[in-house]
Amino acid sequence: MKKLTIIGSGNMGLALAKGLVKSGLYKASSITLTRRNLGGLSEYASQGFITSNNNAEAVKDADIIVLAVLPQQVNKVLDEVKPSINPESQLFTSVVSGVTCKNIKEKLYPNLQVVRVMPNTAIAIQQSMTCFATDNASEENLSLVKEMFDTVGVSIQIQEELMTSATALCACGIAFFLRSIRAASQGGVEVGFHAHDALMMAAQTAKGAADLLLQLASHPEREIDKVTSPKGCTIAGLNEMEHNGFSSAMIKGIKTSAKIAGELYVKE
Ligand SMILES: NC(=O)C1=CN([C@@H]2O[C@H](COP(=O)(O)OP(=O)(O)OC[C@H]3O[C@@H](n4cnc5c(N)ncnc54)[C@H](OP(=O)(O)O)[C@@H]3O)[C@@H](O)[C@H]2O)C=CC1
Ligand SMILES: O=C(O)[C@@H]1CCC=N1
Repeated sequence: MKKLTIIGSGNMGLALAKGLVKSGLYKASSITLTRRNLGGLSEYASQGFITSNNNAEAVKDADIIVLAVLPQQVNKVLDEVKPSINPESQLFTSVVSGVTCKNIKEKLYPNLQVVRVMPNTAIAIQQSMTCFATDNASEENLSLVKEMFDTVGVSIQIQEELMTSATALCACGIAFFLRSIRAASQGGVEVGFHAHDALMMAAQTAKGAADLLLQLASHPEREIDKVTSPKGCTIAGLNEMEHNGFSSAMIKGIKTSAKIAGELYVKE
């Protein structure tokens, strides 16, 4: 079993650690989690994870390193770990938005193999849509990354220039779909359901809609046509939403997130 060190165990780092252990691919004892406030990891230490607030020490024995700090925290962390990194034997992966493989190699070593990965928080329940890209990692290391992220959802390799777009569509996308489910539930309350029932009903309906596309390899408009009876209530509601900019709002939101994702990291 490979040894993994996650530098920056916040929302994303911990979701990844939980998903990998749940999948059975990793034992908690083969994952080291770091953050500055070690107290915030005590729950994870009691579950068998190794925890540390010393990044330089934590990366020494790792086969795979996952960088999961915020973009504005990257430069300091890379300076800290550089003396402990072995570019010949270690694989460096990063989930940080807006930081390229080249940015990391420029800060660490030009021959370090780097894979940039963009998962989403559904990784904690093995349902992530994960995109990854590289400009120098070997096929063997790419297979390793694919195996790792396929156990916690679905992963695809993409061109690196599309990573900020993948961030908007898939990583930020979790929040966009959650907000639409929340909005649907609020509508459900207005038409008569208690809030907790409305939320469960909206979430299960969203899950069914997503599975219609994924399991039947169908297209949204094909499935929508099956719901919209002539002169019916669905088309009335759907058209009302479109008159108010429903599709347009989602498209504009994704474009804005993709733009901002590309501006998050500032090189030193
Ligand atoms: N949240 C998401 O859905 C997704 C996030 N990402 C990317 O993941 C990265 C992390 O995001 P997110 O998890 O949301 O952010 P969080 O703020 O939740 O996590 C960042 C973690 O890094 C730790 N940290 C900060 N500085 C250091 C340091 N010097 N050494 C060790 N740990 C440190 C922080 O803990 P402490 O302050 O205790 O050190 C914190 O727990 C970002 O780059 C983001 O772009 C990518 C995909 C999805
Ligand atoms: O909001 C953010 O910047 C991070 C990256 C993608 C999801 N969360």
